[in-house]
Amino acid sequence: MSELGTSNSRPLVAGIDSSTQSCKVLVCDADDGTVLRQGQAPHPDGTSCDPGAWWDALQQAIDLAGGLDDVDALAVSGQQHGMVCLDAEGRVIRDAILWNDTRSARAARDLTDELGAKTWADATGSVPVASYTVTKLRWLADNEPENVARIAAICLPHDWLTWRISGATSLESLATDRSEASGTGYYDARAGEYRYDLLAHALRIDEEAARRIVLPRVLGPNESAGQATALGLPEAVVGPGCGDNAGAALGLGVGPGDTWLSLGTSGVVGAVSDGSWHDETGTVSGFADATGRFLPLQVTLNGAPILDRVRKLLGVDYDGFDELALSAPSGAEGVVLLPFFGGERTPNLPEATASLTGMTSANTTPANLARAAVEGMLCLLGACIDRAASHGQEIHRILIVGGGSRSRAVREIAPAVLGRPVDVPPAGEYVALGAARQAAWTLSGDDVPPAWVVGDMVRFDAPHDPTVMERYEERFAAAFGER
Ligand SMILES: Nc1ncnc2c1ncn2[C@@H]1O[C@H](COP(=O)(O)OP(=O)(O)O)[C@@H](O)[C@H]1O
Ligand SMILES: O=C(CO)[C@@H](O)[C@H](O)COP(=O)(O)O
Repeated sequence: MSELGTSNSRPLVAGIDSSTQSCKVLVCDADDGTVLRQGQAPHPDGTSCDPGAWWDALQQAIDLAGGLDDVDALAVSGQQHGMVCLDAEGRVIRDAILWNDTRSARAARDLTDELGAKTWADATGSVPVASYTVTKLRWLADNEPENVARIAAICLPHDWLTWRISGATSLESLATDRSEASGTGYYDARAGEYRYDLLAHALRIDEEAARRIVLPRVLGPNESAGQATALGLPEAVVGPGCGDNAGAALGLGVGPGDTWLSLGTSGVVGAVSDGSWHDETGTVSGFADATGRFLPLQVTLNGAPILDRVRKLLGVDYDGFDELALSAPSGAEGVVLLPFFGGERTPNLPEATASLTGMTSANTTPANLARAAVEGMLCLLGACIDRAASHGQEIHRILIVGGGSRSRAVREIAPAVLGRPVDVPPAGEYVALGAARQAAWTLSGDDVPPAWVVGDMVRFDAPHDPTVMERYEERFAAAFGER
């Protein structure tokens, strides 16, 4: 991928990443993925949100990207799992409850206890955790039954945005793709069908009533979801869209043996696989990807915001934070951050809180606190990488993407903590790029996505310091027990 300031006469496509913290829009050359223009606008903070805010941020991001009048196709990639419930007129019933909202932790436990972890893993690829839509629906049934009675359709953030963009009004026009459906907790990606029995169980209604609820039609990887009529682009084709992690995989063009680490609001350790995953321990989410394959993921509730929290406490900017972290010795002289500021999903500790441990009057310095934040975030993800390897996932190389990968300290410290080199692709918005690549694929109608090439990776390597992970695990076990 390269970036140019000029346009050309070749077809153009747009990729939209409607993610947790912001909406990003890229306009790209459909043939080779060259990024021509881009824009970004913030989303409101918090773990629930009026979907109208995503629409407003999309308009701002499109304006900042210089408009989309010249694009031939577009697609939306979005934060996964958020529960958007619509009434019979297509109105949003209540604020969407997002993936990072843990109010449904109890519902997740109940659903797992009621049917058993194996049943869920076999049926949907994953065992319920508070992030998944199915648990938010159970929470709704238990806390707002009056809203359950009003539900005519259930969709996810990207499905809703795609629907709005198309200008369609009938609920039957709602569309999604396998990657998103696989994160609901009521879709069997192996069979390619919704599990209305599980939806009914979560909502405490009978299966016949569940079948009357409209769920988005699951489109093929390059099947059109309509035209971008509501953006004033009645000729522009809209791709099916996908979940943000499937978007990142498509944007990066990852293949067998590649593991990628995404440091966004969430932390993600992901890979693509030809076969479906059904981990009944609940650690690996057995999602689908955006190309017809599968996407085993481990996702943490805590990602780059770990660094933000400590950086703001120290009163420094990104560069100042990196300098502090890199000036401290490996292991931060014994200071260890257990970074569960927002509870945690992997490991499944929704009620956990963060703690700084091992502080003495000698080692409590800004440099050690910054280093402990970087190391704590990397240890959380390093444990996921170790688990992926122990589940038999081949790891030939590790790529790092997402906002947190812009940190020099993260790039330089990662190999020491993880014990493996890490490859950093050119700075870019890979989720939005994946959506753009999908749009180009939809436009072409070809059997395979266009062969866009990601630019040269920069490899970071450093001597492994296993004591960092060992000490983190010791402190973790002391706080939460062995896992
Ligand atoms: N140079 C940097 N150093 C550390 N963190 C950064 C840097 N630049 C951005 N971030 C962090 O990256 C996060 C946003 O990443 P992004 O991948 O856009 O998230 P999301 O897709 O979840 O909205 C924010 O928490 C932001 O503070
Ligand atoms: O819950 C998941 C995936 O299971 C998250 O990955 C969300 O999809 C949001 O991710 P970011 O905003 O951090 O990219």
